[in-house]
Amino acid sequence: MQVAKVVVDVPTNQTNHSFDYLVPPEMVGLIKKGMRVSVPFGPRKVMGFVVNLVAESEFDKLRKISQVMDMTPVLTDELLELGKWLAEETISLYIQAYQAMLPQVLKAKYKKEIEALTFEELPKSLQKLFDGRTVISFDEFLQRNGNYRELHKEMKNGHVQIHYIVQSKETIKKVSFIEPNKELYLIEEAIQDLSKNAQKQRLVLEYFLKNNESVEQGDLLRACETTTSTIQALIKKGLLKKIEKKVYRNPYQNREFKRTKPLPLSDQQQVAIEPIWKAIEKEQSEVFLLHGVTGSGKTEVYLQSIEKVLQKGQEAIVLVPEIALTPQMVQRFKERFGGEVAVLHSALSPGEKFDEWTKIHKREVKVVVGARSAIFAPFENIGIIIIDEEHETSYKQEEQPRYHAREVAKQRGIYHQCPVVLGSATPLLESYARAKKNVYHLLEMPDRMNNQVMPPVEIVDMREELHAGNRTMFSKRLLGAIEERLAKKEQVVLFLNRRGYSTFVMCRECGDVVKCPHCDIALTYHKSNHLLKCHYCDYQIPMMQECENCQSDQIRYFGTGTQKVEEALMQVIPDAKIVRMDVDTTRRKGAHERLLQKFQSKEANILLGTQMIAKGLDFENVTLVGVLAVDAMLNLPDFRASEKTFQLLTQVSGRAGRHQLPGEVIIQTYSKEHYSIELASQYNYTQFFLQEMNMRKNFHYPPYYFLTLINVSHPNQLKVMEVTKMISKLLYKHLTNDATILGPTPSPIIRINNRYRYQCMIKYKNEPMQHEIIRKILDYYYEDIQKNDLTITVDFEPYQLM
Ligand SMILES: Nc1ncnc2c1ncn2[C@@H]1O[C@H](COP(=O)(O)OP(=O)(O)OP(=O)(O)O)[C@@H](O)[C@H]1O
Ligand SMILES: [Zn+2]
Ligand SMILES: [Zn+2]
Repeated sequence: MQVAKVVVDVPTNQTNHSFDYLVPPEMVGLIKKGMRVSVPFGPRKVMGFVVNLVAESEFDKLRKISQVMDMTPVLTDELLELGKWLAEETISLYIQAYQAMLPQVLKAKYKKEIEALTFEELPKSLQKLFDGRTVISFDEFLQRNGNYRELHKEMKNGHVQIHYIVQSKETIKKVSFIEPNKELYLIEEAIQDLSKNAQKQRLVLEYFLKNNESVEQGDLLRACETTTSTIQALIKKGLLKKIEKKVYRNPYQNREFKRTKPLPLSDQQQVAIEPIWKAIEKEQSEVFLLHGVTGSGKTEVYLQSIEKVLQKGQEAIVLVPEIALTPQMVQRFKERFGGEVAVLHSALSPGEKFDEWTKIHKREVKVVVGARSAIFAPFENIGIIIIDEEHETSYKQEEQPRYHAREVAKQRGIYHQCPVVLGSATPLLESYARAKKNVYHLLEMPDRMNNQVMPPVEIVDMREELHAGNRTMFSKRLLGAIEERLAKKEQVVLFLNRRGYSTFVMCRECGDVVKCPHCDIALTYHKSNHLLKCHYCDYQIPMMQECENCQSDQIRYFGTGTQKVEEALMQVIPDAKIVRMDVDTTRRKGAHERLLQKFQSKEANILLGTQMIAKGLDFENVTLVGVLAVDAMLNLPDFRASEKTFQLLTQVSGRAGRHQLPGEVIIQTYSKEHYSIELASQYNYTQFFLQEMNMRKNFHYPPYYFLTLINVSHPNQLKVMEVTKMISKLLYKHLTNDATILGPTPSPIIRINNRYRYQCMIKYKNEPMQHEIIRKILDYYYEDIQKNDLTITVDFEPYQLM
């Protein structure tokens, strides 16, 4: 007897364990651990993952596996274990963890079909629906307004049967190829025999005399300038044949990649890469933090580390933030490693993603470059994992399972005994602190390539502009600088921060922002009751009429969109040829690449955009970078606001003067004195680190303390408040005295989609029982969650505090 332990696609707490199924004799040997199967579950059929195969079961009446859905396992033994770990760490369901590791198309699609077991005895209306067929889909039954009661009755009578079918959504792309069906001399003879009018047929046959191999039908039609009917005629005569071939969708087709060779490393690159090479050779699981300023040549260090790994016959995973996964970035990897590279990012269609994943699964590639989920690439012999821009928050998944790719990378690094390299010009404070404590191996690259200087940064005080009577969003200094560059036929990058919400209130006269005295977080303005609230603790005060600092009445919200900036810019600079990049202009497929191309080819002279343009771009002709409104980010209700501002300013500034032409950066702000702006303008990460660490220590934030954020939402506000209060109480009672529980407090965005949102936050140093306590709390609310539309989300080490 063979028994399969199966985790089923029924995402509930009660089903969050494996179920035993009998492997029918004909499937023994075919079914392997890590494959998807279809199994009966109650009256239905569902998809499931085989997580183990054993010889017997403690249950006696086992149901049989209905179908095998894969030819080879989609999850390796390592990934099965990893999924288990992932689910437990993030308090998610096993099925959620496994599905998060696979491309979307491998999720099951469920179909219901109705089979008629008799015709004669069916009522007329059903007969009409079946219309002579024995099987129709349930969808069709619904669409054509079938009578449900009648169907039910016939089911009971045993006249019809319902089938549940589990399908994969995967699709294989097929393309028609044409090739000769006869020896070439016979084709030659056939040409002689063709009638005079059959010019096109002659052309096609002659094509095969010249190129005796199969050719894609489309290409053939183009080459011979003919239509399918010509080919059909030749196929009919038995001269040609058509075959269907499975092909990969290629999102990068029609692009030739010139191969590049490794560059001779600079001294600082050499020093940085040696320890990584050593860890690769010795197969050591070690975490490196590569701290290198923008333009220091981190990417070349990645490339040459990967090369070492490939020489050993091993594989490499490279994570790049979604936003930086630009054609430019992909190109650098494809140029170096050619066909060995698969690319995984969200702009690909589900089919394209599946094809890229298949190349990895079949070991047709050795390097994957991708966004967060590429960390689960099903390689079995990983030699290095690289996370570029490791401080980026997009590495954290913001839905279940709420994992951080860095933690998954470390886990896989231990399994494969290979180095993990975290790279950044502005490492996350937590990472740098770990490196300082020798938990990570710190590698520093403080200089730009070829000793180019960092572009000088000038800070423009927008309060002074206001005093001087300039009420527009462009300072005189910035406007003058733009005009100057355009006159010299150079290019400008303008950055507008839009990630902020316009919920903080600032005095335009003196730049003062009201903060919570307990949390050092900007207070959030609540329009409905004119209150300013702290969303970490419970502090609140009424909205003031005038600035407490300078008594001015110029106190207002903050926030402008890119489109408004574009319009304003066109008015003041008629010469401007602007490329605007934001979520609106890049939604369409390929838009991203097209817009950048327009800027690259100098068809446009100003690139205006949001976060999207802050990373990874490398344009020779850009000599000026302008930052329009940095304050929105600085005043987010987030304890990382200063850090994020520092990171962003450093990244944006890094876009200027990367090549021959010297660059310059202008930052407009109302908070000139803020340390993160001042230190970013001096490129002083070390000082920023020290100062920010001090703040974190005083206010009990990471890396001195860990955070857990619990979010509750429900359509009824009273209900949300009551539940959140109860959760806080339970936490207070069961956690140690060293833990602090903040809240309950309304979330910064208190209502989304007619659901009220409240939260509480745990600050702690060491709470070994935390997971278990929270699990119990979730169990306690299980009924409410299942039946009463209550949602409770738990986020360990949260990055999104909205
Ligand atoms: N060893 C080298 N010899 C010559 N040129 C190099 C070398 N290493 C890197 N470069 C070039 O220097 C420039 C900056 O390098 P790269 O883009 O790798 O820096 P980076 O640290 O990744 O920058 P960022 O963090 O801004 O993305 C690139 O144009 C790159 O081709
Ligand atoms: Zn003021
Ligand atoms: Zn507070």
